[in-house]
Amino acid sequence: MKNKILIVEDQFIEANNLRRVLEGAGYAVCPVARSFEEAVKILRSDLPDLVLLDIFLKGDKTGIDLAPIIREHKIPFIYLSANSDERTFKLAKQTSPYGFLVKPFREKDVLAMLDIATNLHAEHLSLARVSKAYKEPSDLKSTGIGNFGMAGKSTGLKDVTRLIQIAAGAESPVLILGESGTGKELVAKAIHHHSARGKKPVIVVDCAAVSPTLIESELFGHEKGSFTGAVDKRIGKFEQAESGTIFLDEIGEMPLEIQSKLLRVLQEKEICPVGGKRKNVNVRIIAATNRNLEEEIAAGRFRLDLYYRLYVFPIELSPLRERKADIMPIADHYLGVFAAANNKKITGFSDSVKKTLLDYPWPGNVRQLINLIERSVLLCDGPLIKQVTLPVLQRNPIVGNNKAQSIKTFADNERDHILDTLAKCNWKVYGAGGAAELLNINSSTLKSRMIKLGISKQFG
Ligand SMILES: Nc1ncnc2c1ncn2[C@@H]1O[C@H](COP(=O)(O)OP(=O)(O)OP(=O)(O)O)[C@@H](O)[C@H]1O
Repeated sequence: MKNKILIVEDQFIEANNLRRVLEGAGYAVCPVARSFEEAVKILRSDLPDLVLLDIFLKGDKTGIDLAPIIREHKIPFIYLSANSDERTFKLAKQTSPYGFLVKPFREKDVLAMLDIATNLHAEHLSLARVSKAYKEPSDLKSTGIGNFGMAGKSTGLKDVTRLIQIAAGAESPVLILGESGTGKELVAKAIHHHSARGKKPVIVVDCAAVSPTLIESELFGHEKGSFTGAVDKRIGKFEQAESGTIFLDEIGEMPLEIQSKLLRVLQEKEICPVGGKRKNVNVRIIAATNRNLEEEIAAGRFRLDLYYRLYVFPIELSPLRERKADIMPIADHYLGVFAAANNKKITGFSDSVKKTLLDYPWPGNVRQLINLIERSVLLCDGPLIKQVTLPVLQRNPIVGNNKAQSIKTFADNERDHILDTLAKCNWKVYGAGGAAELLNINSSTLKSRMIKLGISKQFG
């Protein structure tokens, strides 16, 4: 028997349809809960493995109110919703669901989503075990290059090194997100080298650099004569990475057709060379992108199911301008490297250069900083770097990031910040662990800001 599912849905017909689909696919189904209160009762008495949760329920309370209670039971849940407004969707997203099903749903989407959620939950449980066993190594406190080859002392970098350590101890796919030049490949290789696969190959594929017509053969190989130009048999990157790791850089550029083949590798652990037979592979997948994959999904350019398969363990690298505490450690480190390589005795940077480096927004991130340091070392003829030449920025200097650059008002920012914090503390405003404490403001001040900004638990 497959998992036991609880349906929380106040619409009788929809609940019944869902029950029929689930039972037909071999799932056990708990009695349907039509309200928040009924759901709480069933969660106590009849512990399900997964919950399908309608956002709008009969009565005062919503599915979003129920989410923290389901999470307390460590049960994965998927929202069921008709087209919700953006704020409701945002609030729902903050409760960390395993997915969304938008009504009216197709049977195959329901079953695919259940499959994805079950898989994700199993991965999360195994990651949680690794994470529990994780101990912060003493060199994490260093400001030098000790942290997996990463210089810096920002809290963002410290978080990333912790995630690298956890990912290295697990087998799950990893998705690394961040602008170009932030260190995604460095992170991918650090995970591989510190994992149990570390002595096996790590194969890098830049999906943006391979032509769409050749990418299938590049990844999975081909048999001799399988297409015009296939004069020899070719071993693909997956086979080259056998027992090791494949790093799929710029995965957002991968054609849709290849995305479905990649999904099969993730699900079945098998590849099919062009013109050849299926074969099993044992390869860990680490993918990276500087695109906003949610936007790519919305535009129909990226598969939702692949996204969920990869999003098991996301690692987000902030742009360098948002972790200024890393700028000087990185600059100092590479100053040492390039000075030694060029037999120069350069001890540091002048104060005005330090200020320039700290003030610059670094659209090309760490890569741009390294290039600048190299050039400055070559041009320097004294013990201090007193001058650096940075490119003049265009009016909108932030490149390599497809996130919409819309300007928010202060009120919008404040509202979002409060909403994020409330979601983090399950809407607890007062007392220990409440939003007022986290935001370090008086709870009555927070309450009045919430009223002013139209924030209430019923989605403002
Ligand atoms: N914290 C760091 N300390 C030292 N070097 C770093 C750090 N972060 C990144 N680098 C270096 O910066 C350069 C760019 O990093 P990397 O190639 O990993 O970026 P990326 O995000 O994969 O870029 P792209 O998206 O363009 O492929 C590399 O030389 C890498 O070694």
